[in-house]
Amino acid sequence: MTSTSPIVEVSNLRKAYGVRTVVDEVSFSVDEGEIFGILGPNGAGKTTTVECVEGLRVPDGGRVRVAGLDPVADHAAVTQVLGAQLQESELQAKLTVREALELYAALYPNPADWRPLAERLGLTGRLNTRFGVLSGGQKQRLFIALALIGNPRVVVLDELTTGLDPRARRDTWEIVEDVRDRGVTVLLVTHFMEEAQRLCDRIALIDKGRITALDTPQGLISRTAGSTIISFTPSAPLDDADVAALPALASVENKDGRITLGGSDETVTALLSLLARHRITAHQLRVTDATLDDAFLDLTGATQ
Ligand SMILES: Nc1ncnc2c1ncn2[C@@H]1O[C@H](COP(=O)(O)OP(=O)(O)OP(=O)(O)O)[C@@H](O)[C@H]1O
Repeated sequence: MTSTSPIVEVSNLRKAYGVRTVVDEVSFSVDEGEIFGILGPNGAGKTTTVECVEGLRVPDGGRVRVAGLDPVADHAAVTQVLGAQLQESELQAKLTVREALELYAALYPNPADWRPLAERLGLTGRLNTRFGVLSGGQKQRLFIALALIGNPRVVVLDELTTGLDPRARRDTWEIVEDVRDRGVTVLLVTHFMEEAQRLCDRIALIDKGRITALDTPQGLISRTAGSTIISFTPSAPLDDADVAALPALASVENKDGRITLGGSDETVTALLSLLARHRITAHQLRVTDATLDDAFLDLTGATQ
């Protein structure tokens, strides 16, 4: 994060399709320079929310501001400060990478020079390649380039890495971090926990149109009961009552003699002394932090 002034402000946003409210009193603000994640299960209202921020949908209630501008009333001005990732269907298969970059640069009064942008995104060797034959990862790089070509202060990336292989996904993450390091604020819609945990400074968890939690990834994880996971195979059976009495214990699982406990640092310390007292060795002892995945399931009760 490079500063703390909000560049995107959403308060009590409401949007319905027909009689169905799909975004319900959503409020959050995004500081300039941060990567802000919107995370939630399918159909939670993530895309609708960011489309209201982009001015592509008219809210039924509430207030949205981007750099102080109303995305609907001041739409032309908002497009100068906000860059949005295109959907695949919006580019013609026959267009080359160079043509797409030139075409989109022509839409802005002060576009970025597309050549260094293409270089940074690893597209220089693909300038004469037609969009239709680019790989998924190359397409995503082009979409990021097109979203950045107007020199925006905020960029909205919606499910950027869906369909990419793990290598291409990681490359894309590095590009997003590079974009942020250059001072561009990123609003990232995703349902990949690992992506949100790695990239986002803060995350709004949306479920059924409502924000259920808003915190840093670590903050969300530490709200989870059992934010420390301890697993081990004891050299001799442990007394169930001794295990149940461990402090801050949130869960116990015994699978074929391998025990997994959800707890806290306190649980680990108490377990180690319990084992020492009974001269039991913990084979293959692993202590790990819970992941955002665990927090997500705990905080939304969602099934992915
Ligand atoms: N144009 C529309 N008309 C009617 N219903 C819509 C429209 N667009 C979205 N919806 C519905 O609104 C709800 C929220 O959709 P939205 O695309 O915002 O969710 P999402 O969280 O982005 O989901 P996903 O992760 O599946 O992309 C869904 O139930 C969806 O079917």
